[in-house]
Amino acid sequence: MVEKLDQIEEVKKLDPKDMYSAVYNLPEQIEKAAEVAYKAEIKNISDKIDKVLVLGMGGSAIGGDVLQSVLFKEAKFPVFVNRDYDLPNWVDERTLVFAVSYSGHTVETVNSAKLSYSRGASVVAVTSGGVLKEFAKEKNLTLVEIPGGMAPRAAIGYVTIPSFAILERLGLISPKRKDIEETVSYLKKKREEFKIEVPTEQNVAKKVAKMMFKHIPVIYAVEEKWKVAAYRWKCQINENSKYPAFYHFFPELNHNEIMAWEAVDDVIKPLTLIFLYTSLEGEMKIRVEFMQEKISARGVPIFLWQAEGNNPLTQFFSLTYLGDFATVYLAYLADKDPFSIGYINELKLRIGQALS
Ligand SMILES: O=P(O)(O)OC[C@H]1O[C@H](O)[C@H](O)[C@@H](O)[C@@H]1O
Repeated sequence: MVEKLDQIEEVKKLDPKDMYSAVYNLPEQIEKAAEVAYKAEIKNISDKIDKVLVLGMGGSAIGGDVLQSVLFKEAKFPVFVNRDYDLPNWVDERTLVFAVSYSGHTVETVNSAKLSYSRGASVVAVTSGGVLKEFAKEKNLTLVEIPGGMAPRAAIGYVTIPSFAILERLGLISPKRKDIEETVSYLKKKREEFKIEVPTEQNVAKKVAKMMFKHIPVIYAVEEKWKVAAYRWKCQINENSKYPAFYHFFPELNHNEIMAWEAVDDVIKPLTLIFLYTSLEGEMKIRVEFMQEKISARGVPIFLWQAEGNNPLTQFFSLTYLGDFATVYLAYLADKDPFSIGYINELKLRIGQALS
């Protein structure tokens, strides 16, 4: 029997806006993001920065989480992410703020960017246009203008890479060009394994999609630092595949969520579990093996995915690129368009109408 995902022409009809190509072309997107960000004119940034705040929502905010995780072992300053209309009280003239909105129209981000500016913070806008671009121009702010026309979640390279490049150019972090190049070559290699032309038998992305199909995926990151990768998987499953999904991270989940796996069979049965890890050593190895033993005894399908790469940026993308492909394939299996976001648009419309 021919696998549904191997009937390429048929399943791609479910993807008229071509989310698949956006995923496939991520390496080129990262190259372009770096080109734009290393060239952007730096303006009006204080030389007394002592903390960094990333403003954004959804797919754009995840870029902030990536910055925080990747700089975990490096930055001498705190990196925070804010997903709100409002700002924490500590934002001041020593704060470097990245206002990231792919479209430039997201109200929460635009509002908190304006508030940051009024507090005297140094604001860098990362956007393809919209109100945020206008604001940056009006106030003569540093603007990293990224190409538009994609779904923000597919623009993960555009919304992630600029903050690294700007921090490097300000002398606040070490050079990142080599890490970016390593990431690009990793992704170029992996897409040849995950692409739609590779049949299910040899294609781990299609196999993971099949494992998630008609199940509820739970994604565990084996380190708090990598919860961003588990969250990215969850959001991609939600938005691309129109599926529920949940995530958590070690070691915290061993202090609470572990108990949920003692639930009755009817509750456990629909679940499927994915572990994302960089290495398994010492106490963490015991924790993960314990969970695997208990959960597989309940009949839950389990999949483990290990990061590759010699730097944290490549590690992040190596943990999530598989998920980007697998969630598009899950959409095809579920007969959903991976691009469409019906309820999100309906809600935005309702809020707009209520406020007009
Ligand atoms: O990046 P922005 O244009 O600000 O959009 C932020 C978010 O808006 C919407 O809700 C989209 O569905 C999300 O995928 C997106 O990430």
